[in-house]
Amino acid sequence: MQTRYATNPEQIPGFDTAALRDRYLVEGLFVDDGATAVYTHHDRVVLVGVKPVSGPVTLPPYPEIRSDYFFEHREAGIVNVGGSGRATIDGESFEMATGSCLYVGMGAASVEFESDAAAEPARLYIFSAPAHTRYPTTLVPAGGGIRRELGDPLTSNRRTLNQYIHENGVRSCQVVMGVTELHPGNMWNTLPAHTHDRRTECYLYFGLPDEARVVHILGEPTETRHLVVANEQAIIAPSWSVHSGVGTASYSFVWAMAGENQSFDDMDGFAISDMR
Ligand SMILES: O=C(O)C(=O)C[C@H](O)C(=O)CO
Ligand SMILES: [Zn+2]
Repeated sequence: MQTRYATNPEQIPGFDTAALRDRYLVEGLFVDDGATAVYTHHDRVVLVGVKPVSGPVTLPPYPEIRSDYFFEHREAGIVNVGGSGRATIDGESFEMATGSCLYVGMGAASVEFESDAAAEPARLYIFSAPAHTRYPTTLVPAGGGIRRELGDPLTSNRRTLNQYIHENGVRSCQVVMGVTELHPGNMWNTLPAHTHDRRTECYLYFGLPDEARVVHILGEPTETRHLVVANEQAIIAPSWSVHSGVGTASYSFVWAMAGENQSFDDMDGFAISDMR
């Protein structure tokens, strides 16, 4: 597991492109038959990418979280951005079709993932945060949560936002998770851009053609920087950072948050004309 310590907005002007990428961009999450993990000290979120190809992959008890098993004092939301597969949690099997979201509650001792077909492997994106109690492990089919239609094709940001794990749906201690799909020909996500000083948020971009990129905006609204992001790479947005972007093709992204509260609409928006 890679560890990344928390950063401060005052550091941003001193970071060059490589330093920004080292701190906020997560690359190489999906390795054949691997479980690749990054621990950020921002709200103690752990991101894991699992790609079972030749057989099942078990989620290991990483030493950095000092527990006998991964979910001893954690919970997670998991979205499958690859081919169909399944998660087996303490012997119970959950079929994970492409785009489905599984909430795994604290206490799950044995967690294993498998693909239906090696030729089209599942790619399980896991967003985990510390938990204080156990909520039931629950599967949500793709498109099965609350749907919000946002944006306008005239401003190239028409998108469908699906809320899967949230305070009025599948319950959790901290994790709030969903998937936003840009409609064909729409390139901008999350306008107006916002911060939520009470939560860290991570985006995993997916469904982006190999040769396309998302230019992702981060930093305080009046001191922004950008990162050029490829398919199936993730961004860590600390509580003080905006998170918005424009693609050279349309795409989807898994968004997930943890921190002080779970109120989706607790966000401070910024008009693009006020951003720098
Ligand atoms: O399309 C959007 O707008 C989003 O997906 C916004 C994210 O859900 C988000 O940043 C929530 O805080
Ligand atoms: Zn946000």
